[in-house]
This record gives sequence, C-alpha cells and structure tokens, in this order.
Amino acid sequence: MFEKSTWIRLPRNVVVGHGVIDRVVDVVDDLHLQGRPLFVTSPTPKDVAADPIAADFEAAGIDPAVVTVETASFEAVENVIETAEAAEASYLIGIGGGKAIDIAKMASHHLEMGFLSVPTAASHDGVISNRGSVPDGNTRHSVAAKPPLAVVADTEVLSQAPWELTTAGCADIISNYTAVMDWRLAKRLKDVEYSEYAAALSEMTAEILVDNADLIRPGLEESAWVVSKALMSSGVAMSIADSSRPASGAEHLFSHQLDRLAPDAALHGHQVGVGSIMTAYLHGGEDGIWRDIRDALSSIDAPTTAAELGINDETVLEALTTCHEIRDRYTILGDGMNERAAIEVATKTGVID
Ligand SMILES: NC(=O)C1=CN([C@@H]2O[C@H](COP(=O)(O)OP(=O)(O)OC[C@H]3O[C@@H](n4cnc5c(N)ncnc54)[C@H](OP(=O)(O)O)[C@@H]3O)[C@@H](O)[C@H]2O)C=CC1
Ligand SMILES: O=C(CO)COP(=O)(O)O
Ligand SMILES: [Zn+2]
Repeated sequence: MFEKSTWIRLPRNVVVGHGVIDRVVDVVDDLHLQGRPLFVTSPTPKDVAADPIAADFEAAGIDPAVVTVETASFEAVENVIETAEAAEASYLIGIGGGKAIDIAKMASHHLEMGFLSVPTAASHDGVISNRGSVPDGNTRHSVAAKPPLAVVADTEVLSQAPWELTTAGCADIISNYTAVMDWRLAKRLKDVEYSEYAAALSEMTAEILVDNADLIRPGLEESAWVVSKALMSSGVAMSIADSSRPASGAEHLFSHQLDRLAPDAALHGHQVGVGSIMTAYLHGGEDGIWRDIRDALSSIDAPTTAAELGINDETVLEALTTCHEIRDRYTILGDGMNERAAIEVATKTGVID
C-alpha cells in the first residue's frame, strides 16, 4: 500500500530587485498581516535597512517594535520572544544577515507567528529556507522551523554590503555540489530519506551560479541579482527536502566545527567553500571535481586555503578529524578521518602547506 505523504512549506511572496526595500509595507498589506511588527535586526543592518523600513511603517501609521541582536544564541532567541510578548507584536520581520534572520525565524516558530525575511547580505542560503541555525551547547547546525511568509531582497542593499559577504553566499551555493554527493552516498549506504527533485534543484543552482561567475563582480548590482536567485533556489531545495541535506554535507560539518574551534574567524560561506574542496577530493580523488570547485571559488574571490580563511593548519586538521561527531548525518567522512588522512587531503588540495 502507498502511504507516503509530504508537506512542503514555501513563502507566499518573493520580492527581489532594485529598491524593493521600499515595498515591505506593501508586502505586509498583501499578506493581510494586522497589528504591530517586531523587527529583529543586528547593529549594521539596523542602520542600513531596519531604520528606513521603520520610517515607512510609521508613515503608514504602524509603530514597529525593534530588537537588536549581537550574537546568534538561544539567549538572543529568548530575548526576542520576550520582547515580542511585551510589545504585543503580531508578526516578526528579520532584517540582516543569517544571524538576524535565523533568530527571527526561530522566535517566530516558537511564538507560532509569521515572519518576513529581509536580507541585507547575500551571504547564506537560509534567507528563505525552513531551517533555523543557532548554536546549542556543542551542536551547531540548523534545525527544523518554518520558512518566511515572504522574502524581500533588495539588490541595491545587497550590492552595497561588503563584497566578502556576497562571495560567502556564492561559496555556500558552490558547496551544494559536495552536499548532494554526500546525500547520494548516504542514500546508497544508509537508505536515508532522499529527494531527487531537491537534489537536482540544488545541483542546478550551483551550476547556474558557476556558469554566471563572470557576472559576479564587486559593485555590480547584477551580481546581487544572480546570487540572491541562487540563494532562494537553494533554500527552496531545503524546503522541498524538509532537510538541509541538499545544501549541507561534510563541508558544513567542517565549518560547524570551525565555528566551535575558531569562533568568528571566517564567514560561514567561506568555511563551507574550503571544506567543499577537501570533501570533493575525498569523493573523487585526484581526478574528481575538487579543482573545479577550487577554481570556481577563486574566480569569485572566495578563500580556497586555511591561510585565506585566517585559520591555522592545526585547527583545520582538528576540525577535519572531529567534525563527523557534530550531528547524526552520514557523509564521506564516515566514522571519522585519522590525522594522516586529514593531512593528506588538506595538503593535496593546497588547503594547508
Ligand atoms: N537557516 C539556514 O538554513 C542557514 C543558516 N545559515 C546561518 O547563517 C549564518 C551566516 O550568515 P551571515 O550573514 O554570514 O552572518 P551574520 O548575520 O553574522 O552577518 C555577517 C556580518 O555581516 C554584517 N552585515 C550584514 N549585512 C550587512 C550590510 N548590508 N552591510 C554591512 N555589513 C553587513 C553583519 O553585521 P553585524 O555584526 O552588525 O550584524 C555581520 O558582521 C550562520 O549562522 C549560518 O549557520 C547559513 C545557511 C543556511
Ligand atoms: O548552512 C546550511 C545550508 O547552507 C544549513 O545547513 P546545516 O543544517 O548544516 O546548518
Ligand atoms: Zn550553509
């Protein structure tokens, strides 16, 4: 008997383009959201976007509450929940990078309220996804939440953000190649839940981005357009799979472990990019696609070595040999690499000297 079922949650409105930050009030209206919003933002995005959006709401007769978060933590999520209750907010708007959006996503999930996602940086593919990521003790990976009701991604704002944030978003997308390799491997060896549609969408997204690498240049608003579309598409793949599997394999385990060993040393996207070079080598050896991944990363100015990440060789090796323990997700790392194997992959790929 056929007993399978699926429930795919996706945003209702996705608004991308030049100057669309001025349309947040219209989007709220289109969604028939009533009452007071709580803006969840962080210091720089507050100045860049939250303050101007607040002025638009005030002009429309709506008085938004605002909370600024400094770090991604459960404490911050709790603080947002308390602020929303005290302000009698009826929906949330996350305005910023991954930190602000994930905290808004997790708080709104807990409050059973809708939220909007207004990215100020094209730095990660959680903009639209149904996953929230906040470190919890020794774990550091995304957990199930709900996707935003709407995304408003202003390419002018995104293109004015520091260039490395955009290259981090590109690297997060390029890492989809190895994430999908790991997912297929886990399907073959462990019979994990797998979606061919989500895997294909994720790979195609990485391919389109790499094919358009010549459009990804600092100061070019079209870059923000190309990258944001890829981030949306990758986030939709996660929502279809109801898992981060299409966009997160061993290269993400490596990055999550670096977050613990060397907090704030490098951006999420840059770390997963370097991880992806090494896990591609583990999958395909010398003749695999690891050089293509490295060249794609360097063509968009993303780091390809430990030194460019600002992380020392010992930390890279420690992360490689321990990151399989981060979560119960089968990848090419199997039950863990020993140190000699880690040195081999990191030196052969030029990640360490
Ligand atoms: N939920 C999901 O599915 C996914 C979640 N993630 C998560 O997202 C996070 C990574 O996102 P990321 O955006 O790199 O992290 P942050 O939100 O920490 O942003 C990185 C930096 O960019 C700054 N910034 C943001 N916008 C601008 C702007 N317009 N101009 C200048 N500076 C700006 C922030 O400033 P300030 O310090 O002032 O805030 C911060 O210093 C990780 O926690 C990762 O785990 C990643 C992928 C998927
Ligand atoms: O960063 C992500 C996808 O790009 C989310 O993946 P994780 O579930 O590993 O946090
Ligand atoms: Zn990621």
